[in-house]
Amino acid sequence: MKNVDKYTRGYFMPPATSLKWTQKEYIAEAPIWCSVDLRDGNQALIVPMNLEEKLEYFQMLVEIGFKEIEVGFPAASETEFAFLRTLIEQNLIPDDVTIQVLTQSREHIIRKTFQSLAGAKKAVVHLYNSTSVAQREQVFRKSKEEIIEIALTGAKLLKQCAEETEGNFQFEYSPESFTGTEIEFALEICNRVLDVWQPTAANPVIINLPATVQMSMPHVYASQIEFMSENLSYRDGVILSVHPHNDRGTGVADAELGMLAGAQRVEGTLFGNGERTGNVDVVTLALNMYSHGVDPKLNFDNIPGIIAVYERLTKMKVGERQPYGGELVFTAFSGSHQDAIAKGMQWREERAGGNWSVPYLPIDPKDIGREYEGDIIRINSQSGKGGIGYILQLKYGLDLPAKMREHFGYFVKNVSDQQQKELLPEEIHDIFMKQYVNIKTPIELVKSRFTEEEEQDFRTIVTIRADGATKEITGSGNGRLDAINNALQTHLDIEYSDLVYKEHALEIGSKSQAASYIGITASNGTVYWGCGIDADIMTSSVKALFSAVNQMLGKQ
Ligand SMILES: CC(=O)SCCNC(=O)CCNC(=O)[C@H](O)C(C)(C)COP(=O)(O)OP(=O)(O)OC[C@H]1O[C@@H](n2cnc3c(N)ncnc32)[C@H](O)[C@@H]1OP(=O)(O)O
Ligand SMILES: CC(C)C(=O)C(=O)O
Ligand SMILES: [Mg+2]
Repeated sequence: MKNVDKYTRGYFMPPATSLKWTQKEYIAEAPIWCSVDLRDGNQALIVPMNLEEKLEYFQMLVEIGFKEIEVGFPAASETEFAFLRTLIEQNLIPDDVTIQVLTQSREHIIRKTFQSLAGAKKAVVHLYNSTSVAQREQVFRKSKEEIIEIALTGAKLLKQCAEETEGNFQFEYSPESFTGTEIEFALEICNRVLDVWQPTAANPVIINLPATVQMSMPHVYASQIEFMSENLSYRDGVILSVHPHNDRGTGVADAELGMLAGAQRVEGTLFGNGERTGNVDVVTLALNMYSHGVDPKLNFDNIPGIIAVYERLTKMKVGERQPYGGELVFTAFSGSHQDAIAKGMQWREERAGGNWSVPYLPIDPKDIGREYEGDIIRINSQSGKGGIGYILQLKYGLDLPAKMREHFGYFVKNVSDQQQKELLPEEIHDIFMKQYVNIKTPIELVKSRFTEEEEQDFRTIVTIRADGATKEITGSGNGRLDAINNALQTHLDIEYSDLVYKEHALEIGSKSQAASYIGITASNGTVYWGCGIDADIMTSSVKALFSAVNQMLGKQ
């Protein structure tokens, strides 16, 4: 890239950290979650949500289980203000949910924010100002001390307004653009704000350290969080919060490592909506935890339902590859993945559960409202017998012999390859029915009768139709199928051997029917397969044999 010299690393590594977070393996406990969908998410939409849409979204967040929800920036617009007033006046905030509002450190904005909160039982008031080198120099053109002054003026005014307003208010401070701020300066400004608020363990405040713009790899952010966690004053009175964005695509890593490094709270949005590349995706964070056996304390057991509401209200799309939520994230098209999934599911069924360990599926899709059928295995030219057989079995109850699965698998993938398209389960079933089941040409089974002359000495009279003429053929053998085999081979003057046979009751769809599968090997080694489906199990076997023989006759 020709302009690489234009860039340099703009973040600040802490002078010394204990790096204790590197010794921690996983997140053992859910953090305090704060949804910022209705503020950071909303401010990034092409058309921000209207009042009704915000109310419906709020309701969804409550149902998911968020106990802290940043509902907006009430001084930003009439809609934002009206939304807050509606929540308060219509008593729509459950007692166990705390709303949060954002304000710049400017007097008229802070005062308007408190006006919007009149009558609220409790709320978090979130104050921010920018602290990075770039913002100080280019946007504010102020010295460090002057930037601290902005924060302190706001912090004092929050305290004063809270005293003047009825209600229970908690404070939050964000050194916005934290990731581009010298770490010692970030610490200093936070500690100066804390000196104003004088938090205690009983009355804690939130210090939120945003990756407003991601500037480093996640281990650097984690080291910054750890440095702040270890050096903040009033640490017992501070709830340390992270607020990662996703510019470098590592929002989730920032939040996870940030938690290992001491963060107790995470601000993020559903599916990562938010400024530019978005905020950290809370769905991914929560379900990552879930996949480790840790209860995330958020309920995502109906992801499709949540996506439908999210897409309708935000007009955003959840991408097909979005972790957990995306349409294709539990889907295998490729043969070896399908084979492993089908076998893993079978293994699980045989053992009646246990810890989830099905290959290629980090969690059970059913746990979040996804279906096995149509969701985990889809068929195209990359697919194999395992997946194709799995679909026939799962959706239609057809449990083919292994070798027949292979034969059918190649047949189906060729169809997909030639047509250059995915094949739906109905199309696969159609192909199977047309190709193998109850085949009647060139010879049609009209009926078959058996007598058992002696033990293991069966006679059969089979009525067949060929070329429009009906006739009877006879044969004998040590079983019914053997008798018919002999009748067919003698009458048609064909030879085959190595009969593969399998049968089972059909438990899906046409119940009280049986399916039989037969494979016959011609003298040149070619194997022909047939399937018979009938209410009578013997008739299903005879039909399977006729289907296989017809395949053979058709290919001669
Ligand atoms: C990283 C984040 O997501 S931060 C949140 C960002 N969200 C939003 O901005 C959405 C809502 N905002 C708005 O609707 C508007 O910006 C308002 C109503 C808050 C303010 O509007 P306005 O006063 O018209 O304009 P604007 O936001 O551009 O104000 C810029 C001024 O505020 C100052 N300013 C910006 N942020 C802050 C802050 N946090 N604290 C103190 N001053 C600030 C700027 O330096 C600038 O000062 P200047 O007038 O001396 O040049
Ligand atoms: C207001 C702050 C917390 C913010 O949204 C950010 O820095 O990204
Ligand atoms: Mg943000």
